[in-house]
Amino acid sequence: MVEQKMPIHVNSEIGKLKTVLLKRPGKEVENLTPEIMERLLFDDIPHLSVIQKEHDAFAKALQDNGVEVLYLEKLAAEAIDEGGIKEAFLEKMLDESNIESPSVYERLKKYLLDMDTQEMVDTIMAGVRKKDVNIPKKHLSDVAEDGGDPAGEEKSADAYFTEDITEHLSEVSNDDDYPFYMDPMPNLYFTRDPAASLGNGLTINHMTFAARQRESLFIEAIIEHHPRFAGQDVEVWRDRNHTSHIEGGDELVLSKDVLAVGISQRTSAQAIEELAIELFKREAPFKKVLAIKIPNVRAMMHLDTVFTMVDYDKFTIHPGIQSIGGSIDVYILEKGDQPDKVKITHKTNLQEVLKEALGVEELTLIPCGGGDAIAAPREQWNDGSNTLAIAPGVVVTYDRNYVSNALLREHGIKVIEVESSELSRGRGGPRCMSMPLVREDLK
Ligand SMILES: NC(=O)NCCC[C@H](N)C(=O)O
Repeated sequence: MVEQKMPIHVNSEIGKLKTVLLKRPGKEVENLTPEIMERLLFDDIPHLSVIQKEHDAFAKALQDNGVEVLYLEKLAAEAIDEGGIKEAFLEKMLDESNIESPSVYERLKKYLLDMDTQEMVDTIMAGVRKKDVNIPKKHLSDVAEDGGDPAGEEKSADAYFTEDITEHLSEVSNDDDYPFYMDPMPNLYFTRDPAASLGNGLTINHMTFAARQRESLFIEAIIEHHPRFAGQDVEVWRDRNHTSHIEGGDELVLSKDVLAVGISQRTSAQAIEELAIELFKREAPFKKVLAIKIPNVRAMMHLDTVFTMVDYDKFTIHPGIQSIGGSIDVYILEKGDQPDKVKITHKTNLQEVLKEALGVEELTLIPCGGGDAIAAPREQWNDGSNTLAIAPGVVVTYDRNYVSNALLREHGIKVIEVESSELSRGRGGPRCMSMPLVREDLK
């Protein structure tokens, strides 16, 4: 088989993993408070030094198995420097950071531009605290963005444009004011979601919640400006300038011909149809897209939280996605007879659809937590179904999901466990924490 030189080359979920993109959790996961963590899609606040230790061990487990590990934060800074786009990138980031006041915008821009590029990237990721930037109050929106008039007295707009306004605010300011000009991005270590490698290209995703939408700006900059990717014929199948939502946790490359995409809390049926039309129109190698409908709930936000491929003919599955009779709605999308149309076939037997799509006689669905009434939902909550295959029949999983891990081993899968006390608090597992860039083709 000819060795692939493409910077992105992913024709399966299980081919030997050669290169992967990670993000080491940084200050952003500590910039969470109980008030904001739910909006920022966390269920608890990780202990920074421990989550970093766990993440480093995850990276090492991959390296020990021959995987080249790249870091998003490093590639982003390199891309910004190589492309000479520091100011343009920052403006895009600020434009999407919900900053209403022109003076806050300008001061933030100066504050961040004065940093060297890596520090700027790390600071944007971590979030910018109001206390770290000195911004004189000139506009009504400056006042409003600092929490309005905390004294609660009604004043005309003119009253704010006085010279002693800063002094007045500092007199009445209190610790309840919203602490950030730019929100932290604690979900960045889930590199799987803002983009997804499909074949020799990728989708750069418009994500569902505001908490994550800026994340794909980093990957966009990398693809456009990092010498490893720019000018290397990387296909952008879908960019981030769409209104419909799609996230990488829903995008699975079952084979060089077949994709599976979850219709989920994060990925809409419309986005999947748009992607399928684009792939077929551009003669991408994929012939079929299986749209698999999963429940619209937080615990199962993406298809890969309930369903991952572990071998040629084996998948993990969370029994909670099947109806009582075991059925699941699957829609098979194929090229239609007009360029803007797809042919859609509805099926309900996932196992049969997968057998046909993969051309295998037998197919095993390994239930998370063994399907037990307690172990299954508990281990699914901590990503027991979210395995990262690094070769056919070899997966990385969280150590805490011992019931699922034992069952995988019983099915002949080699399981490499990583510690997960803090990593799991963000509600994602090894697949969520990794964006494969290159996998060997399957024989
Ligand atoms: N593919 C995945 O399931 N990623 C996990 C994302 C967890 C993150 N806290 C989120 O809610 O988006």
